[in-house]
Amino acid sequence: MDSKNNQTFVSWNRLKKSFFYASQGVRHTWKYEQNFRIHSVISVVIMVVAQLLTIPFTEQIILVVVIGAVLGMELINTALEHMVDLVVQTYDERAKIIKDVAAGAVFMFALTAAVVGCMIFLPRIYNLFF
Ligand SMILES: Nc1ncnc2c1ncn2[C@@H]1O[C@H](COP(=O)(O)OP(=O)(O)OP(=O)(O)O)[C@@H](O)[C@H]1O
Repeated sequence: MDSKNNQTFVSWNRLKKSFFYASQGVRHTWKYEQNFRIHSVISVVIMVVAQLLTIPFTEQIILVVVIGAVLGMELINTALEHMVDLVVQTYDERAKIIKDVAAGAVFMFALTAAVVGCMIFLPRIYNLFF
C-alpha cells in the first residue's frame, strides 16, 4: 500500500493497481462461483445473438447495462458471502438471512435481465418464423 498523502490529481500507478486488484476480484469470482461463469457465458451468447439479429444500437446498450448490473451484483454477492464467512464460522440465523437476501438480490437482477431479454428478442425471433 503506498502513502495517500501528497496525492497528485491522477496517479497512474495507483490507477493501474486499482485495475489489477479489481481484475483479481473478477478472476477469483470466475474461478470459484459457478453462477458468475454461467451468467458470463450467457451474456456473451446474448450479445452475439444481438449482433446476428441486428438488434438496434439503443437496445444493445440496454442489454449491456442489464448484463453489467447482473455481473456486478454477482460480484457484490460473492464479497458479502466472504465477509459473512470471515465474521461467522458457525451456523447463525443472521448469517443465513444476509446470504439469502444477497442471493435474492442477484436473483431479482437476473430475473429482470431475463424479462428485458425476452422483450427485446422474442418479437424478433417471432418475426423470423412467422
Ligand atoms: N454461517 C451460516 N449460517 C447460516 N446459514 C448459512 C451460513 N453459511 C451459509 N448459510 C446458508 O447456506 C446458503 C449457501 O451459502 P454458501 O456460503 O455456501 O453460498 P454458496 O453455496 O457459495 O452460494 P453461491 O452458490 O451463490 O455462491 C446460504 O444462502 C445460507 O442460506
